[in-house]
Amino acid sequence: MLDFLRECMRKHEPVDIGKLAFAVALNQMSNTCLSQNVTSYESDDIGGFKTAVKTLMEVDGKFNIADIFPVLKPLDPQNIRRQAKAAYDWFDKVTEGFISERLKHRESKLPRFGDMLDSLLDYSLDNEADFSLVHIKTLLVDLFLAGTETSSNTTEWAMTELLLNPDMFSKVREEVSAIVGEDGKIQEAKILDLPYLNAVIKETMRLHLSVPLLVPHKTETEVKLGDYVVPKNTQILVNAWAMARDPSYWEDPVMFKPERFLGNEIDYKGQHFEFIPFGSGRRMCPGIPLAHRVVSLMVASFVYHFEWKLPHAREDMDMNDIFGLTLLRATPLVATPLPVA
Ligand code: HEM
Repeated sequence: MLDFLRECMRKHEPVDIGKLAFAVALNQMSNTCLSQNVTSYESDDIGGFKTAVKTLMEVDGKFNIADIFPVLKPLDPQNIRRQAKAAYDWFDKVTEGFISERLKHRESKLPRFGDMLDSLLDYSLDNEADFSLVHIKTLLVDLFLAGTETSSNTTEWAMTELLLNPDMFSKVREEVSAIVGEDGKIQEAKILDLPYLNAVIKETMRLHLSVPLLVPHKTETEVKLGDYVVPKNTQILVNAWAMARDPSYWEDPVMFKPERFLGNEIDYKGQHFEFIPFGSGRRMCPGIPLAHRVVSLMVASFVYHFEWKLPHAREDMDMNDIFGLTLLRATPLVATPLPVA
C-alpha cells in the first residue's frame, strides 16, 4: 500500500481512498484465509469483488415488498433476488476456483500453506458428512463479504473526518510518531495502545455506523420485551444508527468529537447499548479484533506517512451517505498524497 501511495505521490496522482482501503482489507482477508493476494488497487473494479460486495450490500439492505406480500415472491418485483443471485453466483465461482486450486496443490504433495483453508480442508476430510466443501465455500464468501467493505468504509469515513479536521489529523500523527521503529515503520503490535487514534476510530464508528441496522435477526420463539410481545418468526431490525445519535446519551450527537471517548470505558464490545456498531450478544461480529487492527493500521499509515490534498475546499466535502446494509459515502473520498514537510 505504501509503495503504491509513494508512486501516486511521485506522479501527483489522486487516490480513491475507499477503493484502496477495500483492496487492502480484501487482500488482508485473503491472506489470512488463502495465503495469497486476490487483487490490487490498479485492477479494474478490484477484480470484480467491489461490484459483487456492493451489489449484495445494496440489495440486502433494501426494503423488499415481497417480505410483506409473500405472494409476490416468485415475481421478484424489485429485481432483488435476481441481482443477489448473480452476485452470489460470481462469488461462488471465484471461491470454488480458490478451493480447487488448493486441492490440486495438496494432491501434488507440495508443502502445505498451513493457513485457514488448509485447516478447513483437514477438518472437512475428517467430518465430510457435517462439513463439506460447500460449507467451506459459504464460510469464505461470508468472510469476504463481512470483512471487506465494513473495514474499508470505516477507514474512508475516518480519513474524511481527519482531512476536515487538521488539528485531529496532527494529533493522530503525533501519537503514531511515538510507535514508529528505527526502520521508519509503524510497529503494528503497538497500534492498539494509542488512545487518541482509538477514540477517532470509535467516533467514526459512532457517527458513520458501517452497518446502520445491523444484520436482520429473527425471533426463534415468542419474546417479551418490556411491555411488548414479539411473536415467533418476526424479523427484527435494530436501529443502531439512531442509538448512536440519541441526544439522551450523547452530547452534540451529530458532531465529530473523538474526545468523548477519552477517559471513559465506553467501547463497542456489545455492553454499552448506546454504541453497538458490531452488534451485541451471540450473533455479534466475530471480526472485531481484526477489524480494529486493520482500520487502525490503515488510518495510522495514511496519516503518518503523507499529507493529503483534497481536490476541493474543505467546506465543499460531500458528507452524504447512501443507505444499504452498509452506509457508504455518496461521493468517494479522493485526495492526492503529498510528502510530509
Ligand atoms: C469495521 C469493520 C466491521 C464492522 C463495522 C462490522 C459489523 C458487523 C455487524 C454490525 C454485524 C452484525 C451483528 C448483529 O447483527 O448483531 C457483523 C456480523 C459479522 N461480521 Fe462483522 N464487522 C466488521 C468487520 C468484520 C471482519 C473483519 C470480519 C471477518 C473476520 C467480520 C465478520 C463477521 C461475521 C462472520 C458476521 C456474522 C456473525 C453471525 O451472524 O454470527 N466482520 N459485523
